[in-house]
Amino acid sequence: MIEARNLTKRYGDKVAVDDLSFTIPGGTVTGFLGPNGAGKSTTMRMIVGLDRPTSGSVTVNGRPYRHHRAPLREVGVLLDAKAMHPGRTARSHLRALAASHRIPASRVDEVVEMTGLTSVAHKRVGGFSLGMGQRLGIAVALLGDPRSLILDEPVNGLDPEGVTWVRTLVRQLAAEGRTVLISSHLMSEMAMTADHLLVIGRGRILAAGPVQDVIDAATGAVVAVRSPQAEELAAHLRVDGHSVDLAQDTLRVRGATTEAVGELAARRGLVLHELWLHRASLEEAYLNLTGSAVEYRATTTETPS
Ligand SMILES: Nc1ncnc2c1ncn2[C@@H]1O[C@H](COP(=O)(O)OP(=O)(O)OP(=O)(O)O)[C@@H](O)[C@H]1O
Repeated sequence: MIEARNLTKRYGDKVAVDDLSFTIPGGTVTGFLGPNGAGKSTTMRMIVGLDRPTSGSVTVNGRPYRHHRAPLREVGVLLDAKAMHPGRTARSHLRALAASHRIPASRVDEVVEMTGLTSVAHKRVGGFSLGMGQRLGIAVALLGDPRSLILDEPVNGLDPEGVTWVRTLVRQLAAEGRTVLISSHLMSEMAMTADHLLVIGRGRILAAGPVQDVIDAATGAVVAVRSPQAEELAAHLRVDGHSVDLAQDTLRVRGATTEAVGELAARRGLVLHELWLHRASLEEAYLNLTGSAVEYRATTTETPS
């Protein structure tokens, strides 16, 4: 379990992380989302003691990271997959780390196999592709067989097979009762991987909770109806106080249930061809949540003709 209480980090005038309080429970994959510069990496760095909070605190399995006797066994971290000695081979990098943490060499072979690096383990890290580097970073995170894992954009640079592999791996680690905090900008992937979400913007929490709850709260339920009498149905729904958008024969009704819309149509003798609850995607919910918290936004310039 990871617990933050009023966690704050300032760099000069810049408040990178602003009074965050959250609990990341064991046995779940928690997706950590937010626009560029929102404070995700800074939060992760504070969790593992690489940055000191300006105020507030964060604990892993009940203690600050630096108070753990064998931190690698408590928390596995992937923060910057490039931060490795380029002249070393993957295996020697892992062996050196294992030796300095009294982890048996047999564990190196296990994580090499788990991460699909067997055929390149004897190669120099400097020649690794982005994807291989990510796999090695994940191997490092798994080395101590830790109870918690913190993975900053682990699928960055991975091919589709690699992305699926990370998803399966983190789901399995959570099923074993471990705590997994994982950041990504790939919303569709996060929707498939995470149980819970923690969404931040400008260092503050924008939403937290089970994935579907976060989506529903950010977008509101929308009932969609297709009817040859769409205009008439829209008029009745509006009289009942619903907000309705009409496009051709399809209505989108906010804040209603499928039952209420179907029953109203039946009372008025209106024909329905389709009636369904439209569930927004995580991407839609994310854009709604973070719309005003985006720090770095591109301005589209017109191409001169
Ligand atoms: N060492 C530092 N010195 C000064 N400012 C910093 C430092 N590290 C981070 N920041 C600032 O703190 C804010 C949060 O940065 P952080 O890297 O935590 O965001 P992030 O959510 O991880 O972004 P991204 O999605 O781009 O990785 C940014 O505005 C960043 O410029």
